[in-house]
Amino acid sequence: MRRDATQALGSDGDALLSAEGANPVLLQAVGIEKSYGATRVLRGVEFRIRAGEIHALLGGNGAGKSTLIRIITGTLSADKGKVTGRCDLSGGGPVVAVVHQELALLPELTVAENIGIVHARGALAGSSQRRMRKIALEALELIDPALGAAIVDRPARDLNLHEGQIVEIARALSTGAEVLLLDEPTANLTAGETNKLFAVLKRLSHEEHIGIVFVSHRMKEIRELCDVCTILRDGLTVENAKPLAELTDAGIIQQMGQPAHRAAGARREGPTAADQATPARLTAPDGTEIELRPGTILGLAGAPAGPTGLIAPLVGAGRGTGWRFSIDGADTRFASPAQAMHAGIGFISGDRAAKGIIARLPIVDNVLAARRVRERRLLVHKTERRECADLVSALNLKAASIWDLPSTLSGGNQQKLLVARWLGQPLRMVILEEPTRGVDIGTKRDIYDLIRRMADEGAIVIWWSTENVELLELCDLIFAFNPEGQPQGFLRADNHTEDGIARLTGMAA
Ligand SMILES: Nc1ncnc2c1ncn2[C@@H]1O[C@H](COP(=O)(O)OP(=O)(O)OP(=O)(O)O)[C@@H](O)[C@H]1O
Repeated sequence: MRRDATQALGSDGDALLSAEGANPVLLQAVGIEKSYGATRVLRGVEFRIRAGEIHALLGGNGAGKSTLIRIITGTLSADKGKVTGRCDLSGGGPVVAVVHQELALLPELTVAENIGIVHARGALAGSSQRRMRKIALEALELIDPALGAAIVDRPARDLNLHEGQIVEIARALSTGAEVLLLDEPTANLTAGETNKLFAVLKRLSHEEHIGIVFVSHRMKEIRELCDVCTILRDGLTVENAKPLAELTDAGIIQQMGQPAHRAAGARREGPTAADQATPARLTAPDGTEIELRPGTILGLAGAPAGPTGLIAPLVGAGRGTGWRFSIDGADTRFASPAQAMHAGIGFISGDRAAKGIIARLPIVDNVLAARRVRERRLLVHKTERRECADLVSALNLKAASIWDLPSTLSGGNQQKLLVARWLGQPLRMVILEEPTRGVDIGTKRDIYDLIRRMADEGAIVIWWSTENVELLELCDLIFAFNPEGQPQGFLRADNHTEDGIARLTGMAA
């Protein structure tokens, strides 16, 4: 299955041959245009990917990256323009495969079946099973032979996220894909898993000459992994396959149309009235106590098992995790999310689909949901419409109308909507679960400012993030968990580095 870069010629002959010395072009999009009603989403985008290249596709929220990917993979048709590739895409050769953040594996099927099913002929008879297993092992061998042998017979539901992604990549390779599109693949990975994924991607590009398109808002990762970048801005290509070494971070951010870097808001100096208030107390299953004064930003570091055990009871979404807490000196338990909300606990999750967006209601109802629950109101008042429009513009949320459904928003703009929901609310505590997932660089800084503002107004902020740099930048304290979810205590001052967090959380490579 080994690939040879020189074989990657276009079906239209020399048209896709490379300039001298460069690897050949595997796929090219020219003059792509797409509109939804009056909204022009893509306005003549250019994009191309060469064999053996790791190519960052960059742009602010709503710039058009996902729309372009859907057109390239054929799930959406362009109004104008052309996508050409090594095979005739309309002829159906699956040369391009996408690996999404949300995995598309069938949990009850084995890894062999998940990979082999796309090749299966008829029912899953014994001979088919053997054939699927062989195909799966061959594909997994291209990535990580030891891991392949270990997981090939396991059901997909037993895999961790990194293993699941490897299976998706293997499935793509088994179909002959030569271009892999990865849409924010590291959003749910730990630092160690991210390192492993990057090693796989580098090997696939260097040794198998796969062309890899990497969509991310994490500058550090883009620099670490990618060779070139294309930047979209308002549906136009403003940098086309430019070597990353020729662009500074500030230059990239400027091309994306984002405001220049601002330092996080200054921390409060000296005691305030809030400091005299009774602190909230969180008690871990092992008896570890965390005391939090109003205005404190507590970071939670570690794989999901630990932080979610603390977050679920705090937001009224689960008990029995062994955590106990007291607010205002009294033991507190929430029977439902509504009860937590009435007690002044706000919750912003990066898992938009499962824990935030109300898909069937328009943007306006989504933004005002927390107020309605607190105030037991149902209808949209005239003043609310204005309030919603103000919140939307304060966060620079890109929406055609507040009456549209959230599904018409790009991923990052859906995330802003969840933040808007809590702005200006009297909050005692704000629980943040990866709140900047999928959010572009400029908006991340806006969200950081809002978090600091909520803390300065007296809210306790509890914030889980797998992006260690953001915890280091904003948190007063960082509490760590190991991969099994057991508390490891606070990070000491000398551990207040990315490496320190990675070591304590067992998430180092
Ligand atoms: N079905 C639709 N109806 C109306 N507008 C849409 C629809 N789908 C996408 N859009 C608009 O197209 C624009 C581009 O969206 P797209 O998802 O491609 O952006 P993106 O660059 O991937 O953003 P993000 O980084 O936030 O994921 C957005 O402003 C979005 O609101």
